Amino acid sequence: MIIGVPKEIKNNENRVAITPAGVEALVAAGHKVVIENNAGLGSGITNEEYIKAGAEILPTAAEVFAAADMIMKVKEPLPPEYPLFKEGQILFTYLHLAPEPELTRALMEKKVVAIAYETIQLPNGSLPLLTPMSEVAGRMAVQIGARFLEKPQGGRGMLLGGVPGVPPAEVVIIGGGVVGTNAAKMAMGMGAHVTILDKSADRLRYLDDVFFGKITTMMSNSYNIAEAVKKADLLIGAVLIPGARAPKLVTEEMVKTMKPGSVIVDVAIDQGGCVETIDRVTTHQDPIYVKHGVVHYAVANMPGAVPRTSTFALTNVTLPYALDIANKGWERAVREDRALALGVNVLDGKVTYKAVADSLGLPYTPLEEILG
Ligand SMILES: NC(=O)C1=CN([C@@H]2O[C@H](COP(=O)(O)OP(=O)(O)OC[C@H]3O[C@@H](n4cnc5c(N)ncnc54)[C@H](O)[C@@H]3O)[C@@H](O)[C@H]2O)C=CC1
Ligand SMILES: CC(=O)C(=O)O
Repeated sequence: MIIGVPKEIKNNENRVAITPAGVEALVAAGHKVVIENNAGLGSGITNEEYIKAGAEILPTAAEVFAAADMIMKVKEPLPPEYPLFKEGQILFTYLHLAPEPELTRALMEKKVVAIAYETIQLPNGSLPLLTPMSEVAGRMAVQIGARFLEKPQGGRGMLLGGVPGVPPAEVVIIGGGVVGTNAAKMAMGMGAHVTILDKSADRLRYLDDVFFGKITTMMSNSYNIAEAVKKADLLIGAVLIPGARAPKLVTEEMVKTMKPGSVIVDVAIDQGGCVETIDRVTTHQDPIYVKHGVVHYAVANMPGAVPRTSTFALTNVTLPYALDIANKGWERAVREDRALALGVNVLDGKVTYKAVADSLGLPYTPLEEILG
C-alpha cells in the first residue's frame, strides 16, 4: 500500500502524522510512504530523517493525495484539501465530524473510507487514539488558564495557587475523563482548589479515590453546574459523548454570573464546545475573546502548539492501527477488529457512525449493512 502524509495546514498545527520510526516500520512491512516536503519540520523532523527511514518526499500535498491509497493526517481536512480526495481512498485522521457538515458531505461525495482516530473504541469504552492528545490538552488547559488569568492577558489578575494568607483560585472542570483528570492533576499541582463534575457516579468515585479526597466532586446536572460556574475563576469544558456534538451544559445565563476576568477554556470545542457563549472556534494565533467580561479560549488543536510532545505521543498509538490497515487492507482490518470498525465514520458515501449521523441530521447506515 502507498501511505501519504501531507503537511498539516490548520492554524499553528505543527504536528505531523508519522515519525521516521513509523516510516521504517511501514517500509519494513513492504509498504511505500510518501511525505510532503517539510511536513515534519514543525515537529523538528527533517526530510532527510524521513528519507533515511525509507520515505519519498513529494513537493506538494496534491501529489501526496494523488499517489496515496491511504492518507494519514493529524487534523480534519480543511476546504482546500477536499478536492484532493480520491474515490475509495482511506483517510485516517482526527475528523470530529459532528460540527463539520461540509467536510462530511465532501467525504460522502468522494466515497472516501473515513476512519476517525477519535471514535476508535476498545471494549472497555476507552478511546486509545484520543487519549494521548487529551492528556496533552488537559494539562495545557491549566497552563493556558493560568496565563489568561494574568491581568495583562485580560484576566482577573489571579495566581492559581494563591499565596499564604490569600486563597487559591477555584478551578471547575466539567467532564472527569482523560482531559478532566489531567487538568485536575495540573491544577492541584499548582495549588488551586479543584471541583470536577461528571454525570457518571462511578467516575466521580474513581476521581475521589485517585485524588485522595483532595478535590471536590459533584454530580453533573444543571443546578450543580450553575453553582460551580458562579464560583469558578477558571472553568474547563471537558465533556465527551463519543462522536456526538458536545452538549451545551454551561448556558449564557450561567456565564453572566461569572466574575469579570475569569477564564473559560473549552477543550471540548473540537466536538462543538460545551459552553453556550463559545460561538466560534479560536486559533493559536488569536486564541481568546471576551464576552460578558469573561475570557473565552476555544482552540480546537491545542496539542498542535506542543508538537515535540504531541507528534510522538500521537504516532505511538496510531502506528499499530496504520500498520494493520496497510497490511490487511481496510476491509479485513475492520472486520477483524471491532475497535477499528468503530472508527469508520463515512464509507461508500454513507455515514456509518450513529452519533455523527444524528448530530448532523443525516441518515445512519450501520457499517455491517455495507460490509454484508
Ligand atoms: N481542543 C483540543 O485541542 C482537544 C480537545 N479534546 C476533546 O476534549 C473532549 C474530552 O475528551 P476526553 O477527556 O478524552 O473524553 P473522555 O471520554 O475521557 O471523558 C469525557 C467525560 O465527559 C463525561 N460527560 C459526558 N457527558 C457529561 C455531562 N453531561 N456532564 C458531565 N460530564 C459528562 C463522561 O462521563 C466522561 O467522563 C473531547 O471532545 C475531545 O475530543 C481532546 C484533545 C485535544
Ligand atoms: C483530539 C484533537 O482533535 C487534537 O488533538 O487536535
